[in-house]
Amino acid sequence: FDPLSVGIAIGAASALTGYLSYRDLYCRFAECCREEQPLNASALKLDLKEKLFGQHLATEVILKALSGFKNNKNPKKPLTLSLHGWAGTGKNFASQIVAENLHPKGLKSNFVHLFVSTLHFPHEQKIKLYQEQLQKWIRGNVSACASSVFIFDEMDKLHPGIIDAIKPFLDYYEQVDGVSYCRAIFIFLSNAGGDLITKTALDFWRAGRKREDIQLKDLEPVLSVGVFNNKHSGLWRSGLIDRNLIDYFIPFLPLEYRHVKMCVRAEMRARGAAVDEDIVTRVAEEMTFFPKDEKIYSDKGCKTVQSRLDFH
Ligand SMILES: Nc1ncnc2c1ncn2[C@@H]1O[C@H](COP(=O)(O)OP(=O)(O)OP(=O)(O)O)[C@@H](O)[C@H]1O
Repeated sequence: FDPLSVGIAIGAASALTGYLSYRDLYCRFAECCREEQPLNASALKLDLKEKLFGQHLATEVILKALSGFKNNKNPKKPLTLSLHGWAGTGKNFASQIVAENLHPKGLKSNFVHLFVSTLHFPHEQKIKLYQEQLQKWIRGNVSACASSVFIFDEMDKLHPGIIDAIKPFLDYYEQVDGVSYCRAIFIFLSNAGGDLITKTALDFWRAGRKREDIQLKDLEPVLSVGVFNNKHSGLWRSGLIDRNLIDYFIPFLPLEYRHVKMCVRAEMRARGAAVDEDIVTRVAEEMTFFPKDEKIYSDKGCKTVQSRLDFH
């Protein structure tokens, strides 16, 4: 065979197999938005179970919410998740796992967008401008990729007016100005409600009950009311709650000493080092725990584990 005829044969074959194989080839080199791509629920489950420590409720709800949403061929609204809990309990980390399971490049994907209140919306007097920019940004990105993911961190520091600007996108509309938002995913992260979650966890602990026995029904009602009435939740009277636009409130429990140790081990493995139990114990013991008498929960969760490990 001469090279020319081989070339023609490949060309003809790809023309016959059609557009898909060209697209597949293209998507090997460039990032593609695969709107209809089903979620690999077992991969997500494995990721959450292996990497996210001490969060049985969050794992369960995230899994249920995403599988249900991605299996629905015709969602009537975008998926909205509101993640709540104490600092360093894994809200950003869980969102990152979710993002990676939806778009392999995760937070680096062109289809995943992270907004941090204090960074992107710092000035109260510029709310009108932020509202317009945000609407434009979301509209543009959802037009380019319907399954875009938007993560709003530090919701408790966000001016409520900003979230009002995106309310129409989160509602049950088939289209808004010719764009459908029904396949998009919005994730809100906040410390609001962290005290209520901790109180419930502590009540269980004091009653001698297992942490794993805490159920969503023990937390969800307190949380949605607590967040709604909390001026600093970012969702305060935003209408998202009373119009039922938040699909799931996801509680993150405060982390215990044993979870901090798990974080230290994970971090050591991630650095390619062998796990040294002496160092694990030393790092965990450097963290501070509350309440004052019982000292059960780490006040920074696993947040400072990485930097503390640098000193050992
Ligand atoms: N439950 C957890 N399981 C495993 N690792 C965790 C967990 N919580 C926190 N970590 C580790 O600690 C780091 C910081 O946590 P993360 O940023 O997710 O906390 P957060 O809940 O978003 O805190 P904040 O409310 O202060 O933003 C993560 O990158 C991760 O390495």
